[in-house]
Amino acid sequence: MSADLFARLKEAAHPHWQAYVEHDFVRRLAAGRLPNAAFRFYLAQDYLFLIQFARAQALAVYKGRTLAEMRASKSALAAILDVELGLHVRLAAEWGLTPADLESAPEHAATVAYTRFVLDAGMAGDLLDLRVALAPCVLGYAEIAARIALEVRARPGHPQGAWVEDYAGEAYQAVAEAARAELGRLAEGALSPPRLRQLERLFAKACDLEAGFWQMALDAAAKDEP
Ligand SMILES: Cc1ncc(C[n+]2csc(CCO)c2C)c(N)n1
Repeated sequence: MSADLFARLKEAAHPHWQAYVEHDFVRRLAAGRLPNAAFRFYLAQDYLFLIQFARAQALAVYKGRTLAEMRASKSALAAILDVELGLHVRLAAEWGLTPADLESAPEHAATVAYTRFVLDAGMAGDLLDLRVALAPCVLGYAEIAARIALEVRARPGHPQGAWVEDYAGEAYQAVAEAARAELGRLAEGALSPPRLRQLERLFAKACDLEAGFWQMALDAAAKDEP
């Protein structure tokens, strides 16, 4: 019954999910009309986000009930610390951001709100709570990128083309599929109706905070316009 918890969460939190994955930031990015300043601001905050995401994976290692769960989270932690943060620094450099810029960026309230919400959900709850709080991040980007990839590919030289391809590519789509299956496994036999309601609220809140993250970048760029 809980085999596809993700589908149930999306359905239950439908307006929250839609507001996140079809946010103006995403639409403008897809159309090649995102202001450069908005993407640059996003990249700097996303570097800080990824550091907190690594902490969330470390917490997931601790919250694992089986060695298999602990190992899966350990691999995700290693991937973010050893590979993805480095790729992010390289992408940011292409947008004119130095490692020093990334290190010194003050964490925006929207970044703090989202990342600490996820970490608290995991600390106060179990691995399922943590994975549900992370689902909009891990699965949302896969869905967004797959949806906008065609539009982006139709514009050669699209400014965020490489960024979209990273998430739309086979490798990341497979990671997302595995995360979706893992959600289903964790939920197996664990879903009383009140527990499901609780997870739906958690998921909806994480969607709102993801949408807030996009909005933060649009607002920051609008503020800088002459
Ligand atoms: C605000 C924000 N939300 C989600 C992602 C996407 N993301 C971050 S870590 C990760 C899993 C493995 O890479 C994914 C998909 C992001 N970059 N920034």
